[in-house]
Amino acid sequence: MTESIIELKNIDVTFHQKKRTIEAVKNVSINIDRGDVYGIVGYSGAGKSTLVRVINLLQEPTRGSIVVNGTTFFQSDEHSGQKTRISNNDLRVRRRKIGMIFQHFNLLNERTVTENVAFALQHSQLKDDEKKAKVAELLALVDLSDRAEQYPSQLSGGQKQRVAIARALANDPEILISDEATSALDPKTTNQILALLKKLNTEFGLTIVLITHEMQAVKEVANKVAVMQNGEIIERGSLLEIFAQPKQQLTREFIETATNIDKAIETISHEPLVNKLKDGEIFARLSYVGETTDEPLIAGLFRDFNVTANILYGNIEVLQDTPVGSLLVILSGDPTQLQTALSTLHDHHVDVTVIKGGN
Ligand SMILES: Nc1ncnc2c1ncn2[C@@H]1O[C@H](COP(=O)(O)OP(=O)(O)OP(=O)(O)O)[C@@H](O)[C@H]1O
Repeated sequence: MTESIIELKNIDVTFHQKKRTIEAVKNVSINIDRGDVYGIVGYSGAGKSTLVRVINLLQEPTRGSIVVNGTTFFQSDEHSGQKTRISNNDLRVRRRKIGMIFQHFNLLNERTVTENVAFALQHSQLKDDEKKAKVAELLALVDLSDRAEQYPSQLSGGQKQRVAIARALANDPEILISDEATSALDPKTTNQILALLKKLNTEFGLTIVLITHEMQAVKEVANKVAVMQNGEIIERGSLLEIFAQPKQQLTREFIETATNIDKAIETISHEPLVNKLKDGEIFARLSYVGETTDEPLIAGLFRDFNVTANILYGNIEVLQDTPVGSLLVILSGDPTQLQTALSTLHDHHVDVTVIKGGN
C-alpha cells in the first residue's frame, strides 16, 4: 500500500510587488508517496523553489492546503479564504523531520565539518556523547570521516554537499528536499551525490523531493516526475511514462537533452542522407519502452510492409531496470505502406516522431 507523505492541494503562491503581481505557483496539487524520489523539473523561474518551500512553510501559500505526514500545516477555506496554520512550536518540531540541501551547500565557513553537522543537533534531546556518536555515524555514512576536523574551504564541491547531506540527516528526517543540489557540481561528482541520495532512499526509505533543471539528474534517481512551467505542473507521471511518452513540448525538450538525442539529431540532420531525403523517405525518431525492445520491429517493417529502415543512431537507457530505447532512422518505402508501417509501430507502443520528410 502506498501512503501519501506530502499532499499539496490547489496551491497558489502570489507575490505582490510595487508595480506587479507574480503568480509563482498556480493551482498546483501534488501527492508524494512515502519512499518516492519525486523529481520536479523546470527551467529557472518556473516556480520549483517556491513550490518546495511551501512544503515546510518556509513559504506560506496564498491559497491551498498542505498536509505532511498526516499533519495539516496549512489550509485556506475555499469560500471564506480564511487561513489556518500549524502553531510555530509544532512547525519547528516538524520541520526537523524535513531535511533540505541546496545548490550552494549553505555551510558555516568558520566551523569544521563536525561542527557543521552538530549544529543541526543543537535542539536535539541527545546527550553530548550521543550527539558526538551521531555526527561520527553521519560522517561515516557520507564517507567523510577523515575530513571531520577540516573546514568547508578545504573541501571540494562534492564533499561540501556531502557535509550538507549529513547535516540534513542529523534529525532522522523522513523527507529530504534537494533544491538544485547537484547544479554546481561536475558530472562525475553529480553522479556520486545522486548515488548517495539513491542509497538513502533504498536503504532508509527516505522520501526525496528533487528539484532541478536537469532531467539527467531525475533520470538517475527518480521514480516519478512532474514538469513545471510558469508556475504550473504541465505534465506528470512515472519516470518511465514520462520518458516513453512525453506529451508536452517542454517535456520532450528535457528528455532529448537528458538522452543526448538532441545532439544526435542536430549532427545527423547535416548528413547528406538526411539533408537530401528522397521521395518516399522520412527521417524519424522511434522511442520505445520495455519488452518492445526485444521484438524485431525493424525486421518486421521490411517483412510485412517492404519498408526499409536505415538506423543512423541508437541509444538504449535502462531506467528503473527497464530498457528505454531511441532510434533515429530513415524509413523508405511505398507511401501507403509507410503509413501503415507507422500505424503498426504505434500499435506496438513505439512513439514515432517524424523529424523530416513524409509531406
Ligand atoms: N520572495 C519573492 N518575491 C517576489 N517574487 C518572487 C519571490 N520568490 C520567487 N519569486 C518569483 O517567483 C517566480 C518563481 O521563482 P522560483 O525561484 O520558485 O523559480 P525556480 O523554478 O525555482 O527557478 P530557480 O531555479 O531560478 O530558482 C520567479 O518569477 C521569481 O522571480
